[in-house]
Amino acid sequence: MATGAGPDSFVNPKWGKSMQVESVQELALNVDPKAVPPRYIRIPEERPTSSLLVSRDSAIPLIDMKKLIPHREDYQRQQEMERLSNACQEWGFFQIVNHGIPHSLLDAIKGVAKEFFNLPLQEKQKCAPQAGDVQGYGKTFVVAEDQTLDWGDLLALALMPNNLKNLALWPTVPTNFRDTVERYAIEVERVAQEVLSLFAENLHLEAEYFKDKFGSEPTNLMRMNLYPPCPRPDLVLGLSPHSDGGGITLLLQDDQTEGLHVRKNNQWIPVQPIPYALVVNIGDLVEVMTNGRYKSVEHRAVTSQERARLSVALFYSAGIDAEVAPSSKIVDEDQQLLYRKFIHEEYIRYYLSRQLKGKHPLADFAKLDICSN
Ligand SMILES: O=C(O)CCC(=O)C(=O)O
Ligand SMILES: [Fe+2]
Repeated sequence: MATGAGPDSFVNPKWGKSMQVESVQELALNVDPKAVPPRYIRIPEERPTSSLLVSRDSAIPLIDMKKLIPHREDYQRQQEMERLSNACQEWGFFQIVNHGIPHSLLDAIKGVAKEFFNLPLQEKQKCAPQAGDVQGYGKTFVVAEDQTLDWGDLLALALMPNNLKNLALWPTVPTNFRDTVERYAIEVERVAQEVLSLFAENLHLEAEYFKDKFGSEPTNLMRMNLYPPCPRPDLVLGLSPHSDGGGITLLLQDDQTEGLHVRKNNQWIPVQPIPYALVVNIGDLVEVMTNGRYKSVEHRAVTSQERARLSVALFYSAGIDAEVAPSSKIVDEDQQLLYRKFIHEEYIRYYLSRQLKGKHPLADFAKLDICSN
């Protein structure tokens, strides 16, 4: 990830090695309606309609943040805390409403994202990364010539801390892009910290546990995803199955077009858009810090034949040099340590240098071999 000005160790550390590939938006404009280019076609087991079933029998939990206002020691709060605890342990995903982010700001962030993706390719390419950089307009996680590609374009930018922020890659059109994203980042950080302190309360840890462990310079990375309409949504994926590598993710999704699927009990559960709600999911670091009690769960995005879909994900996470380890209090209760400790930057490098593919990064990188006797 290129970094702009900052300490030497962070100047272009080349965390990723993503290759340049064509814009799917451009491709979608010209594609033969009956034929998707072979590089996007999934093997049958990976297609949206095969192997695991898509099930609409259940839905990720919906959490009302208003019911969770601290110091409201009533029964309603207790019930909502239990629902939150269940969401973190059973789903790794939930939606939140009444989070306090003004609706006008949520409209504005989607507005600037749409305006950016609607610019001519040449204009967007002003934000294209240099080789080896994972920030900017284009694609991440493309590591091999023969890799099947996702049907989507993205704009990835570090919002925090300042030494990772590379303003040279930030769009200057629309002109309110920077101001809108910066205002949104502040609100999302506030909500992320509120959610993390609710996690701490549910886990009987100190209220500031995650805040302390994330350190004095937490990271906040943004990914705007645009999935153009696809003539054969049955053959492609918008985003490959993966778990998120950060602490927690707050995702704003399109109101009009469904596309996010969460994996549960070997089924894919579609996440229904709720206007002005945010989807929250546990990332790999919080799974490690909770010694696996809270699950970082696989998810993917599928495409639609009729409509483009937009999503804006903010990955709120620990500082680059933070030490990540399971809480000793939880390990004492569980009596089994499931993950080794590591420095966050080591995991970022590992995660970004691979194809997005299921939950392998965390398991391969930090999971300890447990003997059953
Ligand atoms: O577009 C979506 O709904 C999913 C996005 C996502 O999972 C990601 O950016 O990590
Ligand atoms: Fe994700």
